[in-house]
Amino acid sequence: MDAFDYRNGSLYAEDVPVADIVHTHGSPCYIYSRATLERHWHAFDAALAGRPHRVCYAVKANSNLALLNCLARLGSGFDIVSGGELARVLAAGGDPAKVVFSGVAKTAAEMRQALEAGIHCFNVESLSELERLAEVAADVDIPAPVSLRVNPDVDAGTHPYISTGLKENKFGIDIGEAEAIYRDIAGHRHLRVIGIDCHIGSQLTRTEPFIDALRRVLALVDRLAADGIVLEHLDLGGGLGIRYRDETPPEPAEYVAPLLAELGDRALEILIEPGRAIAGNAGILVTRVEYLKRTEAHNFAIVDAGMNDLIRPSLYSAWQEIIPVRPRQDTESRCYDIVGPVCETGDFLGKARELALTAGDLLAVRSAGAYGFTMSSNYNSRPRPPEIMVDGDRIHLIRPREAIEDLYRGETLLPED
Ligand SMILES: Cc1ncc(COP(=O)(O)O)c(C=O)c1O
Ligand SMILES: N[C@@H](CCCC[NH3+])C(=O)O
Repeated sequence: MDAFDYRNGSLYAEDVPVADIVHTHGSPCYIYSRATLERHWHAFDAALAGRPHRVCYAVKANSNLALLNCLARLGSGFDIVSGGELARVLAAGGDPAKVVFSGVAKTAAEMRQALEAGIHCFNVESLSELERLAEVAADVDIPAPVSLRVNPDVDAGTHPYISTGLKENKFGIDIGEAEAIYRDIAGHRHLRVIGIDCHIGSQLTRTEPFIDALRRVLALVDRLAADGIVLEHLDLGGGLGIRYRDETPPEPAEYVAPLLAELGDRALEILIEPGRAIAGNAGILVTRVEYLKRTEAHNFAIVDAGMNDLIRPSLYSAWQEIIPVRPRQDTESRCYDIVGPVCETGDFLGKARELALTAGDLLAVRSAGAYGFTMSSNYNSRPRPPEIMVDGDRIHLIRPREAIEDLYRGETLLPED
């Protein structure tokens, strides 16, 4: 069941023709399917049913308040990486007690904000961060719940820019050093050790690296338990991949089952932090062909969305499917590079795509619900597109298109000489 499918030759988002949404809200625009988002969340929740667990959606994947609110209503927890993301979760009605705070560079102000909000725990990524957290906790007189994010030195087998669990990456505490740190901080006045965390990368399409990492983490958990340091939870991080093209990532249940088998009867609450697997295929980016341009080397379809709207193709050479909103039979198909308006040669959404196009046609870039809008920018002074959530036959504008004045809001001219 795909929420973005053709009916009578026209692309729909759930029960709404995509062309109708563009007619009202213009192009480019992001469109999300509420049913898909919720189905994906439930798939993770159901896979862990029967064990104490919490699905902590990774806010960075898509942080729109309406989307966070849909998940909060399902009882979701949240994985955040900044004070800004915490503020979003709270504004969306999320429960701070279900929030885990990851990230290598938490500031003292962010720590204070999170302690005062009453988050579930900090995923601490270095010894120096731990020292700062203890100081801030003492200062506000709130003991800080701590889970060490360990770096297990496992190759996630994904794009090097989104692999996080190798020794050479900046993330986490070397798993070989974690045991001594746990011993040092057990019984600390201002730190309350409650868990352990591990996130090895994003867009993983095989379960083996997850299992590899878990085995190393469990060996540490068992050694700590033997020393009387009993942890309450184990956070497996996020990272489960999705199908962009022909990848065959495991379904949430297939990903979770071998992990639960490794866990056996250890009495640990399981946390997971999926982002992409919940939001990625719940969204599309719709864009209009402005011009067709033929050069000696290429056929270009120049569209009205660029790398500032969706940077994944430019940043990671990521491949995302591009389909026509109304496929046409009246024009020959050609091999096009789909490029944006931004003044960068690297500004493309897709290369060498076989499409039958005419200027004015609408295209949909699939799998754009995660790391799409959240990574967008105003580069080239381009207002960011609106975000729309479809729910059955209802269309909700959940973020309007930015206005030109939004581009320089807060900027000032120098005083007259
Ligand atoms: C700590 C942490 N948790 C969760 C995620 C979510 O990852 P994904 O969107 O691949 O599930 C990320 C991003 O890779 C992350 O850095
Ligand atoms: N932004 C990346 C994923 C990074 C995950 C964040 N740790 C992507 O679009 O694939």
